[in-house]
Amino acid sequence: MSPSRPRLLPPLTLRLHHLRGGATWLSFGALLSLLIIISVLILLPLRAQQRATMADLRETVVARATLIQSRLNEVSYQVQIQREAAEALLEPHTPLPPSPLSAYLGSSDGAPGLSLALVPSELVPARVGNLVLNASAASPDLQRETQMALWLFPLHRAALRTTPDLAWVYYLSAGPLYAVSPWVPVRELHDRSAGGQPGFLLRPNNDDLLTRAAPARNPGRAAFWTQPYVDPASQQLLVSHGAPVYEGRHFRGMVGADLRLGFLQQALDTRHLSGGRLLLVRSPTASLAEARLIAGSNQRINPRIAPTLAMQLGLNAGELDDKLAQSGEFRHSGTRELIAVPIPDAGWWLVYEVPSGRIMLSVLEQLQPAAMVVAVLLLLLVFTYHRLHRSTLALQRLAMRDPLTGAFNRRALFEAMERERARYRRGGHLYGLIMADIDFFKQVNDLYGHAAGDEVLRVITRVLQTDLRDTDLLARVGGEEFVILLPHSDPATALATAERLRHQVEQTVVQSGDNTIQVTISLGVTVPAYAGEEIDLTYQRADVALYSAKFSGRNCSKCFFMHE
Ligand SMILES: Nc1nc2c(ncn2[C@@H]2O[C@H](COP(=O)(O)OP(=O)(O)OP(=O)(O)O)[C@@H](O)[C@H]2O)c(=O)[nH]1
Repeated sequence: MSPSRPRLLPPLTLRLHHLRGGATWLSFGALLSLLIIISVLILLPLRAQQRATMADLRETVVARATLIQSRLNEVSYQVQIQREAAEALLEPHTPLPPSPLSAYLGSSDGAPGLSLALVPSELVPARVGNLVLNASAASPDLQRETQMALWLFPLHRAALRTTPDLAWVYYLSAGPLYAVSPWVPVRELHDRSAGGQPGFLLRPNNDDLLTRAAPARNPGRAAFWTQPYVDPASQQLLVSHGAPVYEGRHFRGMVGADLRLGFLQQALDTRHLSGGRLLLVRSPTASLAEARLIAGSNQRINPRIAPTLAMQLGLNAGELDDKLAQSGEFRHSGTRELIAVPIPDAGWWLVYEVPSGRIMLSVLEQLQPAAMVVAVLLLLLVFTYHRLHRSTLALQRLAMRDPLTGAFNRRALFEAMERERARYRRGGHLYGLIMADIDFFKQVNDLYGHAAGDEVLRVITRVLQTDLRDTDLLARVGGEEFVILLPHSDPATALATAERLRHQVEQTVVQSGDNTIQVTISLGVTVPAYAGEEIDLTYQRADVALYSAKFSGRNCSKCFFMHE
């Protein structure tokens, strides 16, 4: 530096620090883009697969409901045949030939009334059903009805053979007549606890069946399903399907069939159901809120105390009803999924319940191969990002350093000065600034060559750096010019530091090839005049102080303090 050449800082250079953090923003942007790409890569297939899984499950539930419905249809069909046959046999004004079985009607073995218990044993195969007539003397009407019932037995046999899971097929008269297949000893048809008295047939819901069939309750003569009940003879769960029988306009009774609900096990099997469970419910009003449990996967239900669906699921009845009945699907706070499929004939619903987490698990299982690809991609992206980040940091570091000496450069100095200035303005501490310039450096170059000059620059940098605190910042701002930023320093400390540095350099001997070189430095010292002073002004004051040191003969430190 020449003393006759006072300098002003190029303002553009000073503003370089505004570029600070550009690389960081770039990395952040890259990371954000990666996250968005990854989210899209993961979330889109996940959502699509989740929807597909739910659609598959719904199809499975519908298939199970159809299976149940088809078994119910078989029973309806059989009952319909019975009813048509009964009404054809009872066609008014049509004579009814006596059944061959009528020859064996008589008092049964100790039980009251008439029955078929007297059929000889060699004819037992023909004795497909039992007929209980709780009257010793029959009116012509009752005799006609009895003949009709006897003629129904072959149809009973056909129904029992073709429709598995039928427990009973019967004609239940509004009068004192009951014809039921298959044949059992007549005693078993009576309620022993009631002393085998007439009218106390074992089946508990006969009265209810007749009430449902009778015109008062069923003017449309519709076939109907009852609620499930436990058969006292077999202790199995049965459900009855009945249809009224009329002779012309005169209500006679009903035909019916009882279906064992054991067949539901197959329909309620939880395989291929993603760990969910199936509940079969019956609703008297088509409202799911009132629906009661008939059967459930892995669950034995006592129909006498069957809980409501809402209770079983621990849900609010109204909420359950509205959402599930309308859409057939229900998502409860994202914790579980419900699918309900109606089985309209019997007033049943097949309800599937599964925790949402299980669906997600099976979705992940299905997406496993794709997930592996995404995971590999993810790893690659993370790896690439890591490399990019490291390169960016390395570039950032390089961009802050002077390549020859490794000291910070002008840009790094200005950023640090801005930080110190802001800190001082916020109530922090004063900072000091020292500008140092090697004296007569041109002569070093001229005498020993440029390479030796470079070596001198490197050694002096090392010497200065060694003598500074970790928090101080040494920057090379020109050919042989250095600036030292001293955070948390008052004027006296700054001046003392400058003198110490000057002394260290003075003591230093630089060996370059065969040459032994010694240099001195001149230093200008300053501190900000006030908190918030622009760094350009502080810098310029240090420059003026340095100029003064040069002017004073070099190898000395000069201060320019305007500190309040
Ligand atoms: N070897 C070497 N020389 C440099 C480098 N940068 C600048 N110089 C030289 O440093 C010298 C600076 O000379 P001047 O500005 O006249 O200052 P001076 O000779 O040190 O004199 P005063 O500062 O007035 O004591 C010039 O000869 C530049 O060529 C560098 O990176 N390496």
